[in-house]
Amino acid sequence: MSLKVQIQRTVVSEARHFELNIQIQTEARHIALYGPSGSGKSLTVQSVAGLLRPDHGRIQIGDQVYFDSAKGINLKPRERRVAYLFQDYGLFPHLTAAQNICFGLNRGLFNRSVRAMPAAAQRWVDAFELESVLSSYPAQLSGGQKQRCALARALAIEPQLLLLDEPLAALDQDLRVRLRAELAQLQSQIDIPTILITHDPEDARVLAQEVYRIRDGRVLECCRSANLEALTA
Ligand SMILES: Nc1ncnc2c1ncn2[C@@H]1O[C@H](COP(=O)(O)OP(=O)(O)OP(=O)(O)O)[C@@H](O)[C@H]1O
Repeated sequence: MSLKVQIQRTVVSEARHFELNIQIQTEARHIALYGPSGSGKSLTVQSVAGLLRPDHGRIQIGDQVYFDSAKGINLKPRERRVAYLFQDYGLFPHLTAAQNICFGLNRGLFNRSVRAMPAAAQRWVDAFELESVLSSYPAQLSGGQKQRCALARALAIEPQLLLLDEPLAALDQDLRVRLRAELAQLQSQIDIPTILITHDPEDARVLAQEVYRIRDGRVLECCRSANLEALTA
């Protein structure tokens, strides 16, 4: 992916004044934003997704400009075709797996008489072997099935970029190791560029090629994920 992010944003609350000033320029397919809580990782990906408007700067993916303050360009989130996978996967508990997966498509599966799943969703149902759980509700799914469902829903909109916001943080250690390996496997299957947010060096090592260490709203360092140990030492 060719990704250029050059953004500044000041966020002010009663207690704090936080300056985000992020510069990222990369050709790597999978990158990680790695840093402690409150360092500005989420504000960065929210800006890429179009959920937060930077005060100044430019965001470009490939040849598509998402945001350019100088030229007055600010694409809406939907126009950016960015999929966002959250920590808790954000599946709707009252919808079946099938309905969750189709949620972002114009033609959902809410009408029970509509049997056929749209091809853009079916592709991921097949790839992630979800056929047998389509009529189950999230509470009836395993951790891995929930992750695959959420990923299928994110990918059904045919995004050009996938944002993974601490996708493994809520899990206990055993499940985390298993789902990290599963996510790495899925990542190799889907061939879509990803930006991963994490505070876990192992996530960054396994799921990214290039790691941006973020601290106090800035990129402190960037390295190949294989060299992350040197960077964290
Ligand atoms: N809407 C907001 N209003 C005011 N301050 C905010 C707002 N959103 C975030 N902040 C502040 O900006 C800073 C960066 O937040 P951000 O959510 O990007 O951190 P993070 O690196 O993603 O942290 P975590 O790993 O805990 O999710 C924090 O100090 C936070 O308190």
